[in-house]
Amino acid sequence: MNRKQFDLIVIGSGSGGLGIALGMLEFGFKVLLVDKSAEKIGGECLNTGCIPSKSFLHAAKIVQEARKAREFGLEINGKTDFLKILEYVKQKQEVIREHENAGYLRKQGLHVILGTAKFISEKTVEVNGKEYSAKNIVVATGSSPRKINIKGLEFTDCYTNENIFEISSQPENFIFIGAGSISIELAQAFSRLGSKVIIVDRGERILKKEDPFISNVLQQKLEAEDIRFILNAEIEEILSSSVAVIKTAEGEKIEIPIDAIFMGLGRELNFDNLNLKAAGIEMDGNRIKLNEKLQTTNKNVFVSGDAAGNMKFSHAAEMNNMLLLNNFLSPLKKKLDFSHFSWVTFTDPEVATFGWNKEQLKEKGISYERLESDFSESDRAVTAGFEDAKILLFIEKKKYNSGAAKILGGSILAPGAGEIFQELVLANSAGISIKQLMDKIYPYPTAANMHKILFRNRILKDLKQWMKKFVREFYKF
Ligand SMILES: Cc1cc2nc3c(=O)[nH]c(=O)nc-3n(C[C@H](O)[C@H](O)[C@H](O)COP(=O)(O)OP(=O)(O)OC[C@H]3O[C@@H](n4cnc5c(N)ncnc54)[C@H](O)[C@@H]3O)c2cc1C
Ligand SMILES: NC(=O)c1ccc[n+]([C@@H]2O[C@H](COP(=O)([O-])OP(=O)(O)OC[C@H]3O[C@@H](n4cnc5c(N)ncnc54)[C@H](O)[C@@H]3O)[C@@H](O)[C@H]2O)c1
Repeated sequence: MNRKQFDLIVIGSGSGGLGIALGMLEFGFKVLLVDKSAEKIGGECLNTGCIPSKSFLHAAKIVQEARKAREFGLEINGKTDFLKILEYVKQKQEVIREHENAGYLRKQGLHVILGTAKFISEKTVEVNGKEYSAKNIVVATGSSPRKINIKGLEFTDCYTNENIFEISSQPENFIFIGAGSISIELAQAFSRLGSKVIIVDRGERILKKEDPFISNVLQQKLEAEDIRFILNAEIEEILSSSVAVIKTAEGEKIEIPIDAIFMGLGRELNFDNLNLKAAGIEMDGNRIKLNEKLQTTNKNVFVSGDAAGNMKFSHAAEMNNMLLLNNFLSPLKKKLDFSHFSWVTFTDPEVATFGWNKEQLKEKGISYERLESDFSESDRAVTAGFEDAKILLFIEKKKYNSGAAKILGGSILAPGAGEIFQELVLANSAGISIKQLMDKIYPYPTAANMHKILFRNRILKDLKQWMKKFVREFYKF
């Protein structure tokens, strides 16, 4: 058979695949990108993930902000047109699709084939009955929503992120199963647009990756917006088109109204039909066995994006791709390191988290101090009405010179937290001390100086009476 040869084959055109394919193309390599169909180009982020969800959330936030304007006497009547919001979502996807489609990518110089890829040997894949080989192959096949069987599911409309943006009308009573980032973001948006939302999770708190302090404050904020939580519970049965039964860990059964259900229950990695065995790629449970260079047990096959089974974010895929590109092209090989990783949950207020959390610090035996505050000392927060926002930071514990302490990790829960915390992410990864941040003058009044206020308060605590006395004497002298 006529087998085509490439420098690199990338399976999957989402955040994990596109980045490495285009990166290698920049250096003039012959790259083949494979995805199942034209509609799949851009992967989850463009088609069923970040882009539609963030557009949807944006629309819901505008509606909520408009409601707040009532405080200033603005009269708001009537309901939002749900279909117009879905249209907005589609428009935003189209903007990105202009540079994420097969035709455009081919014009850039990528070889794009639409079809399902499967390995037939160590360096060869088959797509649509044809064979393609390469020096290296990257598997970037992503993940899919985990679904569960529920008795009586046929009585109701069931959604995941894969079909939620195709919904034709807004459910009145909308049950979200799972209180991770997918559900929490979308549940708040649906609630703001008028659905009565109930979130059910078998865990004891929402957003489990966050510090309990942060998840509890966010939960209270969402409850204040009339979202109901049933935690330590699972859905037992859907009795009819209007009633579902939730069973708590204590065995209590609660009947709740239902018009539709959404499952945000975590992810399953997509390796079906890839025939990984044919390439000598070994599994570790449901994951591909990988070393710290994202290399499989076949030294010419690498994994990027969700399929790597680590952090499942578009920017984690970017991080994977930077590592792969470096290791393909440089003799100085790098290893994967999530020590300074960060993410943002785009609720309103947003939750932005970076670095190490309490458990990781304890595990590593690093002595730390926990600093925590609201934003009441930030004039920006006062003027814009978010004094109740929160900042939580872990800094190195220093016996004598607390100014030299480095920032180890933390979270901000505030409007725009994803923008506000960027400086902390840099300080964390570049090893900048709190003294260096305190030396910076922040334009007034910006909320990004909240950590400076927190550090100042902390350093003032070290100032003993004798030190103050000494300074007073010095001043007089
Ligand atoms: C609702 C939602 C909101 C999100 N919001 C954010 C956010 O705000 N920020 C963030 O960083 N992350 C967010 N994420 C996560 C982010 O979308 C994913 O981490 C990211 O898209 C994963 O990219 P990927 O390339 O690994 O996988 P995917 O984007 O899923 O791409 C995999 C591609 O591989 C193709 N494929 C699979 N098998 C084969 C095969 N055998 N042959 C050919 N092609 C194949 C698929 O068709 C698919 O196009 C969100 C996710 C969801 C669900
Ligand atoms: N803003 C962002 O960056 C963003 C947004 C959305 C998604 N994501 C990515 O997508 C990933 C997946 O998100 P997710 O929300 O699906 O998963 P998740 O793992 O974060 O949350 C799943 C939740 O479902 C609960 N659960 C599981 N089975 C259950 C059951 N049978 N009954 C009740 N509850 C059950 C779990 O306790 C957990 O709280 C995230 O970890 C994140 O990496 C990122």
